[in-house]
Amino acid sequence: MTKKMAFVGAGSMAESILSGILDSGFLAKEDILVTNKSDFERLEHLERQYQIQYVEDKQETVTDARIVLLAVKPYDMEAAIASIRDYLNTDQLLISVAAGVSTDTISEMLGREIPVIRAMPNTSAAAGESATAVTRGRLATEEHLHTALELFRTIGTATEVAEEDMHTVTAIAGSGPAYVYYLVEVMEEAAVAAGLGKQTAHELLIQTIAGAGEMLKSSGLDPAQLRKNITSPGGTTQAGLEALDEGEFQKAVISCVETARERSIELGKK
Ligand SMILES: NC(=O)C1=CN([C@@H]2O[C@H](COP(=O)(O)OP(=O)(O)OC[C@H]3O[C@@H](n4cnc5c(N)ncnc54)[C@H](O)[C@@H]3O)[C@@H](O)[C@H]2O)C=CC1
Ligand SMILES: O=C(O)[C@@H]1CCC=N1
Repeated sequence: MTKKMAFVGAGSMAESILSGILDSGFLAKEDILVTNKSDFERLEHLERQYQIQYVEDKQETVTDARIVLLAVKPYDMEAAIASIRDYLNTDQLLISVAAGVSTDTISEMLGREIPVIRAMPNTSAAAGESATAVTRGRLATEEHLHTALELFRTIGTATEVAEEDMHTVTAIAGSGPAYVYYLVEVMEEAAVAAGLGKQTAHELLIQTIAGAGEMLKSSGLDPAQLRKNITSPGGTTQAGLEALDEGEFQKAVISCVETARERSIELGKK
């Protein structure tokens, strides 16, 4: 069977996934086709950057693909599906990365018996470091699940979750990198305000985040223990953490996750 993969939607998520897939060698550039609604500059950019093929014609894009990956905004899903529906066949696997939109809704939009997998990657896919969760629609078999896991494992980790958990996954892992970047932005601003050079602050923070991530991955210790190991009684970390508590850090983060989760639910209803 063909190895080809078609991307419908050529925005930042499609680019992160396809650049990760190409870096990993999972697919050759000749096996990747990309299409978009109307922003042909994006397609030209992807062609220049990754030497993949772009095709304006939807039929040509999806007909020969083994996997069709929908990477359009939730509110564009209906139109995007309508534009490819007639050219799909039941041997293909449709993967959606749209936030909020359930596999049942996608199947309804399709109105055809095509297997569907819903996935939630994040933009760290571009660096081969996405944390992706996938869930199966009612027509997707173990083999389809295996294919999706294999695909997303080329761009990081991939785990199966129950569909009802996808909203929470979206809140912590899909959106998650943005919260980490925001933290870095704010810490950098505070360091610069205290007189440290911007570049020095930037480099120290990148390594601090990467190092903390590596410790979470490899030390075998839970985050609370790792935090305690840094916090000398009466020291700087304790003082900093107390200031975070005074600023209701926990409340803000819990509200962040809950609000993002609720938004995912809302996006699925529209
Ligand atoms: N950006 C992120 O970090 C993540 C995004 N997602 C999901 O990925 C999806 C895409 O998000 P982004 O790439 O950030 O958005 P984006 O706005 O960068 O890209 C969406 C692309 O879809 C195209 N498009 C719109 N309607 C279309 C149609 N009818 N047919 C073909 N193409 C069409 C647009 O021209 C655009 O290039 C969203 O559903 C989002 O929920 C999921 C995980 C992470
Ligand atoms: O903000 C969004 O809606 C998308 C889904 C997860 C990350 N970005």
